[in-house]
Amino acid sequence: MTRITSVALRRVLDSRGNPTVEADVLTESGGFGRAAAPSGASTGEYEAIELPPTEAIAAARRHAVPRLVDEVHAGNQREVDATLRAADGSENFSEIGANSAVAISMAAAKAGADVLGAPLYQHLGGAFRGDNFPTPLGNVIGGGEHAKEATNIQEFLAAPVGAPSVSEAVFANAKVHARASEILDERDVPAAKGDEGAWAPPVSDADAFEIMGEAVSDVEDELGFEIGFGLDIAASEMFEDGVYHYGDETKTTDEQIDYVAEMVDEYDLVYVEDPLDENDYEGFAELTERVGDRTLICGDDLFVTNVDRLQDGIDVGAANSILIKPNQIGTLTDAFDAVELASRNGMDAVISHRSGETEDATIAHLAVATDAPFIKTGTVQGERTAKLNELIRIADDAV
Ligand SMILES: O=C(O)[C@@H](CO)OP(=O)(O)O
Ligand SMILES: [Mg+2]
Repeated sequence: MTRITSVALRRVLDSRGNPTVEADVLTESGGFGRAAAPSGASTGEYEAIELPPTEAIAAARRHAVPRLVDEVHAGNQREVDATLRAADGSENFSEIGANSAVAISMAAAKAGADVLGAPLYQHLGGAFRGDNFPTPLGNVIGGGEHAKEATNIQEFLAAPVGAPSVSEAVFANAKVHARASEILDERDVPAAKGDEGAWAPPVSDADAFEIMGEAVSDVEDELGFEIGFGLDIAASEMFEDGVYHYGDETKTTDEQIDYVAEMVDEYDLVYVEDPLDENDYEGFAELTERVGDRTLICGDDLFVTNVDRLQDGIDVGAANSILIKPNQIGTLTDAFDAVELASRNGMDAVISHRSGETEDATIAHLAVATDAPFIKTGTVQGERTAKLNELIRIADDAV
């Protein structure tokens, strides 16, 4: 029933206006799935390879499509993804591109769900999923690689940990985003938006901490449930010549660890992603040892959704949380395996968007399917709200 009868690939626009790969998968009984690859700006050194879309599409048509059509069942996700890996033949999808691979992997999953008449999260996660929802981490203020002339820290993220429902959590983050804009106005700070729709004001990181703290506590008072905040420091982007660069100032690794630990306590941070360079397992372990009992230390560029790198991290206690980005590794199977290895080891998975996105909402289903405690997918802006609104629909049994 779910035998694949065609795979079509095309270039479409992403939210930065760059081309990306979209895949359509059809099955013999008429099942249909469509998905598009996202794209990062602050990419990790160990991510699977994103090829220029035209090349990725040509290579996937030559190597992967003939092995999938008439041969593989869209309902069997492991078989689809193993076929993509075999067709590629490299460790990191450098032949067909992780962008072609992830688009086909996600489109096949949707086609499989379509044939079964089940929501995607249920096809991927099983009958007992759909009652738990992730807390959305919403990017409110940011800079780094996502906006020029703004904060050094890439993302200041609202975290409505006390929200009674996913819908209330989503609206809380939008309120924090709006409140941050008012506070910037009161301070006469003009603010454009960065790639993910966060405010990108020309303020210091210290000011951004203050503004975030105020915005979050105002909205917390208004709504009556706990809202914290967290960071994606994206520290690999700051690390050069053995030190972390904050504009004209630098911090050694020890100073960086002290600084992050101080911020965790001063602002009760609930989440800190990539506080140190992507090669510094030891620094991650030291910080996790110091503050891991009261906050999440999350590896994004550190782990790149890769089970081998995650296992290395588990062996040394490098983090207590992992960011999951399907395009960082190339298939849904790999992403699932990373979530499972993490949760077997008591780590929290955070399913994540990329800074370059499309309307594709697969990650909302992935978060529910894997029972992930968090999802990071922006606060406002169409390509972000596509995922947030899908979460609301899943909770409302409307998918
Ligand atoms: O660093 C990150 O976590 C992401 C998403 O917020 O950014 P990018 O997609 O640019 O890697
Ligand atoms: Mg990150």
